[in-house]
Amino acid sequence: MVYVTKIKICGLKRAADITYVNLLKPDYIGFVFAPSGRRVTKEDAKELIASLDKSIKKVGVFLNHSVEEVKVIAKVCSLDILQFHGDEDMDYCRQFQQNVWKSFRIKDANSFKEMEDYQVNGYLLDTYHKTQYGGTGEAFDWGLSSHLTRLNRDKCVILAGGLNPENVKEAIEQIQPAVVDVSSGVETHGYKDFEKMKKMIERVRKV
Ligand SMILES: O=C(O)c1ccccc1NCC(=O)[C@H](O)[C@H](O)COP(=O)(O)O
Repeated sequence: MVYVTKIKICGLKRAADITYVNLLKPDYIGFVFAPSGRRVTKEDAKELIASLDKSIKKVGVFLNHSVEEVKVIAKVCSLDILQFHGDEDMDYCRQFQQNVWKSFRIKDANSFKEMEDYQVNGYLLDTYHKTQYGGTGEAFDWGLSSHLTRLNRDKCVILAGGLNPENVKEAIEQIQPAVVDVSSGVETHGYKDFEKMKKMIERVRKV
């Protein structure tokens, strides 16, 4: 089976991370502006982006920010895609020029229903966690994707949550997402790991 799954590596924060992605060329990278150990300021992100390969698309990760705040960060950092991880509703999502990916935290079959209220460019499925809104390093039950197929056949799905080089092939075969999104699974001691990122990208592109 041939898939054309794209890959996003999220949570870049060091100059070394930019050097790595410039060599490995994932399709997307993410900067986290939400509260997190991976959080960067707009000034940090702007500086990192200055040396980023132009072929790589820049995603900003937000969590219940004000519309104005998102607009300022998107402009300063020339973001291509805005990824919303909180309680942002459709009225909020339609206020931006950039493409929007909305995150849905998957817990059970009912978790997919919320997707019907949105018309966005991407539907990001991430793992439900009591206290964390993303970057958990935990996968949800991919068996639940049968509900996704039934309800949302034509949507652009971004699969996130606990992906790593060892499980990504199975995840792609089971869910066939447009994009896979990884953070914890390509880190060692909280920092992006070149070898893990390389392995991840090789696995995704060889499925
Ligand atoms: O990465 C974070 O720390 C984070 C914090 C708050 C909201 C979103 C966050 N990350 C969003 C992402 O796009 C991650 O790549 C995605 O949640 C997957 O993370 P992981 O399970 O660690 O691969």
